Amino acid sequence: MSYTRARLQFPGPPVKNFLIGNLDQTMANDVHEKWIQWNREYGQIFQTWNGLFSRVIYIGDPRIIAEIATSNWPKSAAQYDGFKPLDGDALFVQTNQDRWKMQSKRLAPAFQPSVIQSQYPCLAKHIGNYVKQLDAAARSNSVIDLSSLNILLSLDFIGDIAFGTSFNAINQGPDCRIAQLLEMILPELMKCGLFPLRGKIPIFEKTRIMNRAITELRDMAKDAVKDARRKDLTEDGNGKVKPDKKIFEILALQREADGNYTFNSQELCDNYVAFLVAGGDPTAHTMSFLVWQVLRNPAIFAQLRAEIDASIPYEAEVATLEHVKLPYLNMVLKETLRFSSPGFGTFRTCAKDTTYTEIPDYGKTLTSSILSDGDRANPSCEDPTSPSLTVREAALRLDCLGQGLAMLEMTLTLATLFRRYDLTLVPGFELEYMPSFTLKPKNGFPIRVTRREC
Ligand code: HEM
Repeated sequence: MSYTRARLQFPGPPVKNFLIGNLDQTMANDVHEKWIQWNREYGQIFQTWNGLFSRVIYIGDPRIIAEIATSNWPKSAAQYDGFKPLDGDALFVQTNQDRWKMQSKRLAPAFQPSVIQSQYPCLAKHIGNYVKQLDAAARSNSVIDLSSLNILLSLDFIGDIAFGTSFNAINQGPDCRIAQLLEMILPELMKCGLFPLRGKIPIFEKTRIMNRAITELRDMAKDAVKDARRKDLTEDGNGKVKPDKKIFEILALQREADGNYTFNSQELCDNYVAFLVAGGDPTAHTMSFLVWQVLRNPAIFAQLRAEIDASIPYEAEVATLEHVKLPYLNMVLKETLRFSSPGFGTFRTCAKDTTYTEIPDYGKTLTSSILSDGDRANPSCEDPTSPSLTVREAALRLDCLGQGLAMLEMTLTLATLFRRYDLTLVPGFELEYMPSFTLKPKNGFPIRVTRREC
């Protein structure tokens, strides 16, 4: 009876049969394209079934998303439990509201703007290495996979600040162990998030490979915690940590008023791993998506180039913090996040009955009245006086603790990339999007780079 009522509550794709619901479609690799297609077909709210008793209701309207995010609907245990083998009890997967609030408050000091800016020297070092790879590709006129390079850069940077470990990812390339581990973990982890029973009863070989990779990764995080605590660099031992420390140290050395460490080793390990997974890939993929979009939009590219060229001297190998006050690049980044965000959603529980009387049909009204074309990237829409800004900001506001850190890495890297090189797409290449925990380029991003003349 209640199943029949729930079936009729929202539209959605037909189920294959009552037992498997829509799992044949939601577990497939092209699920991201299906989500978009269902949004177009069924509107801003639709549902799919994980068998007979469990359903997922999808919400695409930015205004409702913003309301859910700002009123902190609890994270859905059914889904986040699927991520717990990797992230333990970290903020990212925290479904207990009180613990989420407490952790959020305690982690916040390590992500303040001043702390983020103080990570610059570490980031600049890794971007310098990134530039060396691109210079070598330019000299030999060879094609380089920008998607892989962006992933390796993000791993080096996040590894450094979240683990205090040099992954040496850019130098090792495909042999980088951490990149291999994430490849084994992330696609399978997403499936376990969408269908947690898959993780709980690991009958598939892929799930068992994931579990072994998780153990290896978590062991590395445990070592990072031990190292940070062993060194205990706090000068006076009273919990006052100098702002130029890396994020992992700030957290490891943070103390409460009674002198005890704020986080126990387990919590640190959980959060370090979560930073790596939540922070590395999405930052890398956003950069790749941006370059792909921009190179296919000459007018946007020209405006972006003009802004960057006016701000960064040709001789600068890596852009500095002073160089990257770049409002247009910022808009293009936000538009990329709206158009093709690697962090494509959040799972929340609707704990009490909630009514939305007016659900706009995004596909038909919002796109035409507010955005010029919701299906086409267009940063110029982000005119600060435009009403669209609030809607777009709303869509982006999904409670990301690392947003400032990601913006720092993306802005500096992209500004450096566009200032230093001409980039040419490989003829016939089309970037395809694939959901793999985050939305990523399915087939890499081969590109040719040439050192600019001035
Ligand atoms: C462009 C890059 C990034 C994107 C698109 C992104 C996207 C997101 C999204 C959509 C969420 C909400 C996920 C959910 O509720 O399930 C989230 C949460 C989170 N992100 Fe990011 N993220 C990015 C970069 C980073 C970085 C660099 C870090 C950290 C080092 C980070 C750390 C986190 C954490 C800890 C959470 C959980 C926050 C909470 O529950 O309060 N993210 N991110």
